[in-house]
Amino acid sequence: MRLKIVAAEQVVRYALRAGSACVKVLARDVIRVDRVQLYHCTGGKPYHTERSAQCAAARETLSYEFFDNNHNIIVQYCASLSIDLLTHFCTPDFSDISEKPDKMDLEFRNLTYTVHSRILKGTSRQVVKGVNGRFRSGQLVAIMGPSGAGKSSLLNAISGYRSAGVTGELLVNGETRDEHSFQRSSCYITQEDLLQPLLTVREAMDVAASLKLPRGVKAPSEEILQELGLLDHQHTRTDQLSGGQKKRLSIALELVNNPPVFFLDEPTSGLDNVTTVQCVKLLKLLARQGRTVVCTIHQPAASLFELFDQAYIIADGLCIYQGDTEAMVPHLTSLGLVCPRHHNPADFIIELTETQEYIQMLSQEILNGTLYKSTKIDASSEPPASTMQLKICYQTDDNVAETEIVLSTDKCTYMKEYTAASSTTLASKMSKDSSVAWMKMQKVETRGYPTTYFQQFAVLLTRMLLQISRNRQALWIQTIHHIGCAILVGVCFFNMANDGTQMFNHLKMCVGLIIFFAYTQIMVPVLVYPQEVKLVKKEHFNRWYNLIPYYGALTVSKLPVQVSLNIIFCSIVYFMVGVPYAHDRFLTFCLIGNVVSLVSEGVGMAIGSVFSVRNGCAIGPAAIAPFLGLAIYGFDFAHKIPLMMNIVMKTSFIRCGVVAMVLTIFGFGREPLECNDVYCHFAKPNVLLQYLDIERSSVWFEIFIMIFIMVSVRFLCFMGLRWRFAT
Ligand SMILES: Nc1ncnc2c1ncn2[C@@H]1O[C@H](COP(=O)(O)OP(=O)(O)OP(=O)(O)O)[C@@H](O)[C@H]1O
Repeated sequence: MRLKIVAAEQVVRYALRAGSACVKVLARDVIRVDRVQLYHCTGGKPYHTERSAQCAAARETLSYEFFDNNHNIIVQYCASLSIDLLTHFCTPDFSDISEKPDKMDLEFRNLTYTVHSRILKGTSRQVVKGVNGRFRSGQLVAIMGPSGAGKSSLLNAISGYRSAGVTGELLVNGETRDEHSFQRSSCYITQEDLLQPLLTVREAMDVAASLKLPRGVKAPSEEILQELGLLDHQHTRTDQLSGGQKKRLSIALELVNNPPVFFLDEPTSGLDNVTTVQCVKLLKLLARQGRTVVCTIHQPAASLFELFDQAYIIADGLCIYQGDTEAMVPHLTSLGLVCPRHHNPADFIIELTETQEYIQMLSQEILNGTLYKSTKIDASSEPPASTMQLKICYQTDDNVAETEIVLSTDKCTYMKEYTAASSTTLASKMSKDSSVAWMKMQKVETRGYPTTYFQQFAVLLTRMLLQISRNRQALWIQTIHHIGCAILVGVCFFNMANDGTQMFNHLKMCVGLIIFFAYTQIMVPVLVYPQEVKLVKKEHFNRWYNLIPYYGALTVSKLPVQVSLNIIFCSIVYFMVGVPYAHDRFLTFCLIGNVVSLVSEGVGMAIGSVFSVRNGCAIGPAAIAPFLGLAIYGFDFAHKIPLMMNIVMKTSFIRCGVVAMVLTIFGFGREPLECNDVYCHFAKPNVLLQYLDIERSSVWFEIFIMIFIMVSVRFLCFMGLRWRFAT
């Protein structure tokens, strides 16, 4: 029974930290509650007349209201308490965990972040300068400062989102943190709402749950959506949500595996005032449920500023204030910097940062974040005299237990707004087994992923195929593009493939076909992939999946559409230009088209994975140009091309494609071409091959080289992604 007492204490401690003295007791194993008494801490005089539990019918949720001596209700609402704690409390086999409250207090010491100039080589700048600080669980922390002060840089450094250029000590619960397990326990929500397009809210939640939770653990997706006000929109597509809804969905997706630490970069940017307040209240609720919630925010309104528990102000890379939000004005006043009445304290301190001397002075006063200015009662410290004592006496199957809990009522009314708004909890709605498993999730200290690589591959592949199939517009455009271009090529070279007088047209056609495959496939990833990389970076950082299964799924998912369209294109061209039909020739013709298309897509993805759309647009065509130059070089003096140049030309997959295409059309035991002239020098296919000096080449060798190039560029793309995600 000791477990239940511990849990009850936790529940009340939680309520206390939430600023509320109300207690909701979930006590499934309790048969009846005998007494609930509230005492003044000093003197032990009963504060409230004894109140027996009205809900003696034990297995219900019990809730209490506390009255003062005049029978005025001093606590009207029962709080929506920590999901974690309630789950512990109503789950006896969770004893090992309930003894150790789940909290992640973050600390950083002498943290610096240095950026290196890309233009002036060798020059670097410290944007975060040896700052210190601590963020406690259950607290909503605002990192504030003027524009360019280093807020995002600091958040990125603390969260681990950026590691290059970061030095200093990062601790969790007083111990140096292991980055892998920390990433498993934390999540980072970017300023930009990066959501998978073409999925509904519910589908996005299901995908997140399949990736982030191990088999057998059911995510409380419906409850999370309800809690975040998204249940009514669960069948709406993510790209059709409003800004505030997108933000809430970003949070909901990360809540799926219940991480104890949330980092958010400017979660209120782009939101109107009402939505901003809703968003911050939601974050506060998350913090009240025992999480550490840290976000950067631009100058908030006074009413919004008050909602934060802790302010961490940074200016010019230095910490100029760290502490409770309401302790900030008294602290500044004590330094002779009096905030005018009715002036927004958040504006006031930002205005102070316009003067360099103030920055230096304030930073020295707070020892660059080493000190913490506080006004609140610490729930874990000795209770001051003004606090009260609560006694709950209850009976279980085999025992009578009593627990005494110290609590403070000083913030009761302040929190009503939040607690009343969410009187239901996720845990209370979940089945016992799944809630136990779900809660255990975050306790598992693991460096790995909750799912196997194969599961990740399967889930990601399903998601990608679903998205491709829903992107009807893109499918139509690609289909029309392939069929249209095929007909155009077919009309230009109609029935020429069997004409012995058209040698140059044969060559032009082969070059044209290969260029079609190359350009079509290279530009799409260059334009589309950079945006996807940002989204993948966020999901990968939040440890949804490993890069290997993602990359595998990405490669495989594109094949069905790409291969089908290439085959349609090849079929139309093949028959319109009049190449004599033979099974092996036709299949090889289609194979070459597909291989060139896959190599080009790999080149496009390698560019898109590293460069922005703007740079990629310049680099994409520029990257193809040398391959193209090498492809058409020397057709009319093939025998005179030096050996070295021939070797260099082999690096051009376009050249390999053209050679393979010529060998396919004019090889495979091709009969002599028709000749409607007096003399057709190239009527015999072998003469053309000899003229081009490729009669000894093999189609399969050319295809092998192209496959080698394809594997190389795809490996480069993979390394590019790894590099992007590691910096
Ligand atoms: N990768 C980088 N390369 C060069 N300079 C950088 C880099 N990242 C940040 N900086 C510089 O560091 C400073 C702080 O940037 P940061 O984005 O952290 O500021 P911020 O306080 O979040 O600003 P804002 O509120 O305007 O978003 C800025 O001057 C910025 O130009």
